Amino acid sequence: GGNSASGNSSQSTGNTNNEAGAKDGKQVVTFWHSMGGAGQETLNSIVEDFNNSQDKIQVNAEYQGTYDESLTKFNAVAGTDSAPTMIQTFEIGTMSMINSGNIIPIQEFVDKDGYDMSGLEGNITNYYSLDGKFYSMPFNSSTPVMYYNKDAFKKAGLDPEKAPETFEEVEEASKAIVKSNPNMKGFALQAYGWLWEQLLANQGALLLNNDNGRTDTPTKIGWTEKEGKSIFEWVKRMVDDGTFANYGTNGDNMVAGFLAGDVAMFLQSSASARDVIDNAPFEVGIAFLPYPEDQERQGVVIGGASLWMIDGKPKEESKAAWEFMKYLQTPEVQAKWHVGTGYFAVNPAAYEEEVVKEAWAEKPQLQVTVQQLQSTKSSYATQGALMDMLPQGRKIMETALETVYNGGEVDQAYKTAVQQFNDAIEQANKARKK
Ligand SMILES: O=P(O)(O)OC[C@H](O)CO
Repeated sequence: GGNSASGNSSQSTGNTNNEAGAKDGKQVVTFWHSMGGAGQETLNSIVEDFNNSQDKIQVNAEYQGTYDESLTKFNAVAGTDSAPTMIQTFEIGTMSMINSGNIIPIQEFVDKDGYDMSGLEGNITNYYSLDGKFYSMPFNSSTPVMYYNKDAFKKAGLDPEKAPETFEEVEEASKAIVKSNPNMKGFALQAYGWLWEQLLANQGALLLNNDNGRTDTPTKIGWTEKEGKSIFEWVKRMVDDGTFANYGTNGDNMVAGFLAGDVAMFLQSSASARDVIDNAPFEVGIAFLPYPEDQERQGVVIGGASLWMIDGKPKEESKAAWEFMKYLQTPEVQAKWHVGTGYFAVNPAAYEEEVVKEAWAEKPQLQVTVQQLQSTKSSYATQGALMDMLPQGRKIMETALETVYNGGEVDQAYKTAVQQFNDAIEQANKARKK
C-alpha cells in the first residue's frame, strides 16, 4: 500500500500526460495515486481497460509517492490549475480532506446520479459514511494481517496450519523458531502507527474518546493504560528474549527480511498479500492479527485509501472522473483488484466472480484477509477513529515503538507518547477554532 514507511519507491507513472481539459476530443482525467508494486501494475491495467472500454474519457494515472507525500504535493497545488481531478488519500486523511474545502463530497454525485451505494461491504460503509453521507469513494480497502513462513514453522516443530493467535502464542512460537534456527528471528513489528492502532482495536479499545470521534469531536485519547501498554510490553518481552527483529519504521526492509528467511512472522497490510505470496521462495501463511490472551479478539478497522473529487475543476472533467469512479466499483473490476493485490473488494459481489474463486482455490491465503474483516465485531472501536490529527498521532506512536525496540523502557516511552498524543488532540482542536 501507500503507507509512509513501507511505501515503495517505484517511479513508473504510466501515462504522464498532465494536461487538463479535452484532448483529441477526449475528456482528460488526472488521477493521483500512491500504489506501488503489484498495486501499481494492477491499477495501471484497470485504467487501461477503462480507457479502452469507451472513447470519451482518458484517465491518466500518476504515481505521486506514498500517501503522505502525495497529500503534501496536493496541498501545495490545491486551488491551482495543477491540481488533479481526483486523488487517492489514506483513511486517516478523511477529516483533513473534508475540512480543507478542496473537495466535492461524493454524495453530491451519488444523489445527482441516483447511484446505489448499498452494495458496499458493511465495514467499509461504516468507516466512510459520516451521518449517512459519503465524502469520498471507497476504493482500496485493507486491514493488516499476520504473514508467516510455513516452512520455518515446520522446521521448528510448529504446526504450519495453525498460526499463533495471541500475543503470548506469538512469543512461544518465536522462541521455537530461534531455537531451531539461530539465524532467524521470530517476529517483526514495523514501527508503524497503523499497526499499533489495529492491535488496539483488536482488543476493543478506542483510539480517541467520544466513541473514536464518531459521536463528537475527540478531546483526548480513548484507550486505557492496560490496553495501550499491552502492545509495548509484548514487544519489549520479545526484544529482551532476543526473538524480535528490529526493522524500525522500514517496511520494505522488513518484507525483504521475511523473504530472505531472516524473520518468521510479521504484520503488514493485506495490500501486500500478492507481493509477498508471489515472491517468497517458501510457503507463506496468512493469519488474523494477534491479541493479548486475557482479551477477546474484536477484529480490525478498515484501512487503505479512498478517492476524492477535487473542487474547482471544470464540471465536465469532474463528471468524467465520476464515471471512472463508478467503473472502479463494478464486480469485475473489484475482482481483478482483489486478486491482483490483496486489497478487499469494496463491492463484495466481486467475490462471486470466477477469477476470485480460482484465485482463492490456488492461493487460499487471500481469503483469510476477507474472513478477518467479515468476522470483525461491529463497535466504535472497530469502526475506526476520525480526526484531523491522526497522521501526527501515528508518528508519535512510531517514535515510542522505536524507543522500545532500541532498548528504552516501556513506562517512559508510553507516558511520553500519551502526553504527546493528548497534546496533539488539544492543538488540533484549538487550530480549528481559530
Ligand atoms: O498500505 P495500505 O493501502 O493498506 O494502507 C494502510 C493504512 O491504512 C494507510 O493509512
